[in-house]
Amino acid sequence: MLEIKHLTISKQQHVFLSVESLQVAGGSVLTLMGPSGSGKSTLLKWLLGEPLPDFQIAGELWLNGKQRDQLPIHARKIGLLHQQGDLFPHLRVLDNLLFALPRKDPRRHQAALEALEAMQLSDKANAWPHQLSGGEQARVALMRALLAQPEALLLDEPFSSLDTALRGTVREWVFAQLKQRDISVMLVTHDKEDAPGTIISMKELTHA
Ligand SMILES: Nc1ncnc2c1ncn2[C@@H]1O[C@H](COP(=O)(O)OP(=O)(O)OP(=O)(O)O)[C@@H](O)[C@H]1O
Repeated sequence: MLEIKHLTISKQQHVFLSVESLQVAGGSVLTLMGPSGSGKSTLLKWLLGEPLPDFQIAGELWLNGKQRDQLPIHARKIGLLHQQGDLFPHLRVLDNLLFALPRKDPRRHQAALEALEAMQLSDKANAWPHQLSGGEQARVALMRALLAQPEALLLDEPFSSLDTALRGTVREWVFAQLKQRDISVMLVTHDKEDAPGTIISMKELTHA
């Protein structure tokens, strides 16, 4: 369960975004929708733990019973997935996956190969990202995010670069993977069709 409590984000002493209480259960998806500039990225950055020096922030972030808002980015166990451009272009597919796994883990190579097998992409281990189709890139990017074993995942327009035919298939696959692992998901999208569960309009949270 991901929980935001008593969050206010202010800009120049003016409250810009506030969330009294918001919960996302493990395995479910909460979708944020709103126009450009309504604060979606700002909220995702705060959840991730990225610095927001131009804002004043108060509030708590809890994940699976532990408070995380004071933890540094790498200790929060929150992953981010955006458009397919996510993969490192200068690393082959297998190396992209290895990047998510701790160097000390003696099973990391095996784990990356198993992930490729689960995605039916074993034959692409040595391919460069640009040699994959959009759907294949999206699957590798998700798998890389999952190998880092996040407890929550933020999806920022993750399907927007896929064509309509592929989009539905990849979307179903992604949400099934996340549900299976009990991960709390926050999704930002401009397309209602992408949203599998509850939708929150940024209008309810912002006071611009
Ligand atoms: N570093 C910053 N310093 C000051 N203001 C900022 C900063 N970053 C964003 N803002 C402002 O905060 C508001 C929210 O921006 P944000 O990027 O969160 O919107 P968004 O909903 O993600 O928009 P988009 O859909 O275009 O990505 C905007 O008014 C923006 O101009």
